[in-house]
Amino acid sequence: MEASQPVIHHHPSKLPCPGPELNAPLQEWDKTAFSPPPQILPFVAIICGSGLGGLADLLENSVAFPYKDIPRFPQSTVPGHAGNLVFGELQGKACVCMQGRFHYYEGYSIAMVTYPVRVSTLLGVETLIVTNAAGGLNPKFNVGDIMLIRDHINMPGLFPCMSDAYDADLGRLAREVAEEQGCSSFLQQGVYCNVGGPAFETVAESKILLSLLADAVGMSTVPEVIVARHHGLRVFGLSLITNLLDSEELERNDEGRKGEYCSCVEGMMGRIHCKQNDLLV
Ligand SMILES: O=P(O)(O)O[C@H]1O[C@H](CO)[C@@H](O)[C@H]1O
Ligand SMILES: Nc1nc2[nH]cnc2c(=O)[nH]1
Repeated sequence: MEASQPVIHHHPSKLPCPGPELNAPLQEWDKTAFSPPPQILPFVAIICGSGLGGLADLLENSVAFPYKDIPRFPQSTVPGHAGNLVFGELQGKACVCMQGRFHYYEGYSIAMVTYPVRVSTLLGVETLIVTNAAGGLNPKFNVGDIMLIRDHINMPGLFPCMSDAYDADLGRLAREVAEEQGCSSFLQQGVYCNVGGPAFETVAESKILLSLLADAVGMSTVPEVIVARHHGLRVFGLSLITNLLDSEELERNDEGRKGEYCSCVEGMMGRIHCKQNDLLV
């Protein structure tokens, strides 16, 4: 190895622990105050982005817990985030779906934004699927495209090592599923940039982000991914491009291809197996 090459750590379990403030809420988690249905042991958690919570309606044998009934859980304040933790089965696979996520711009600390990810690890989750609504920066993108998140840019900071945050096998699987479902023509792949929000970018800001090689921009996802990787979860992410940032006039379409996005996640669930078994590819 050349002296100038960075040292890359590949084992999340060996990465440094987050600060005590990040651990605090989890230590307070009262396991007796909230019990998921015993017959559903989720090994996948899905975080639904803005307007994308309809996915939870596809779960079978589902049981929903409003966030307001879960002790110490943050509350959803943003439109398009219903605020339910839904347990159920998708394609026969046990999962837990967050119908609503938390954002830093809502006033939550990053510890609280990522709290549900760490709670999900207590429930036995080993794979995290993150989804979001994002603005397209890449000039080849169209509104309604679905972007497979290949990497991210996290403006606020970096830790632990994120060189392999998004699971390559799950990415391959997603492309196969998209091909089978006739979605390849609008499946993009790219880098998601997390900004603080809540305002969308100015034209000048969009140009800066594009020059940093970001393909899409949003106000979420990355903190959840960092915490999930810190816990050793596999991560897979999709962005639904709801608008483009290539002109001063913002054209927004939140409906986009929600149906296709749900089918892609469903298709993925059909092919993901828990750790004892290998991925079916
Ligand atoms: O990232 P999700 O939760 O999908 O939400 C996205 O949509 C909201 C903007 O409409 C922002 O919060 C942005 O981050
Ligand atoms: N920051 C940001 N978040 C978004 N979420 C959906 N679209 C956008 C966007 O254009 N910019």
